Amino acid sequence: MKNTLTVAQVQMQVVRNKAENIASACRLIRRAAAQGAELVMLPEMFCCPYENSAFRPYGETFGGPAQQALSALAGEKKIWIVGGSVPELEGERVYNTCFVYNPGGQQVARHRKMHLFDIRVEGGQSFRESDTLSPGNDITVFDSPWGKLGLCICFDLRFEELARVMALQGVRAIFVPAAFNMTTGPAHWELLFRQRAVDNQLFTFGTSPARNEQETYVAWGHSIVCDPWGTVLHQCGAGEEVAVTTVDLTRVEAVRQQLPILSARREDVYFIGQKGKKDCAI
Ligand SMILES: NC(=O)CC(=O)C(=O)O
Repeated sequence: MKNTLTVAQVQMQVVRNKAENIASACRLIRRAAAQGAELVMLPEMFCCPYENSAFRPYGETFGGPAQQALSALAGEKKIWIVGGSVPELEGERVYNTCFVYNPGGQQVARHRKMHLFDIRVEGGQSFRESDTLSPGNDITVFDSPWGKLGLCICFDLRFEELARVMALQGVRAIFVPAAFNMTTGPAHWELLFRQRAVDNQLFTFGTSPARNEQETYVAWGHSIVCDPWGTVLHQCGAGEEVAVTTVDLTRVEAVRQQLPILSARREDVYFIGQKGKKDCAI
């Protein structure tokens, strides 16, 4: 198993033209590959404005143009691509979906956002993904030369159970294409990436679109990498950037050994209901 991983996070500017977004993503992925990235990661909704009215018209069925472009580029550059997310059309439904490609250009994972982003913060951000999107129902963990890796999308990161299940399945890093906003970004973005990293003693990678003040939904930016100790190894600003970070994955096993919280959990007492009569495991 490989222990050193160089990741490039493409914090790209998303515009209103889908083909232009795909072209920008490909240009920036090429730049990342030239800088030595072994795995390149795109943001949530990298080829579509983050807007309910846009999800269906910008959507694509399985094997659509955004997916074809990423698969071809992964094969050409012999890199892994965590393809941000696209609106995926299936029948009447639209999903917020991340596809992962290996250096052979094969799709090796697909995560459909499980927790839809429905919030209404007084004096701040409101959004209702459930007006147009359907939730996925699967936890996504995939094999790689660096061991098992986990995948979730933006709002999914707020659900600690999901990250914990992935950690218990053996993942060493969780990749999160995301687009926090000007209300929740300053309050929770760094906190959540550090928190999930510390709780589960693994690496977290969050990749956002660049901020565009002209859009209806303004992304926070600040793409981030945290290590299993909760240290922020890199955090971008708000503008367009390709951030390349090399991580030592043996930190996962080292931190778990030195501060053994995962193995010290008391599963015998963590449940709701009467002792000895489990109604609901947590
Ligand atoms: N956009 C999201 O899915 C989540 C988000 O912005 C937040 O949790 O805050």
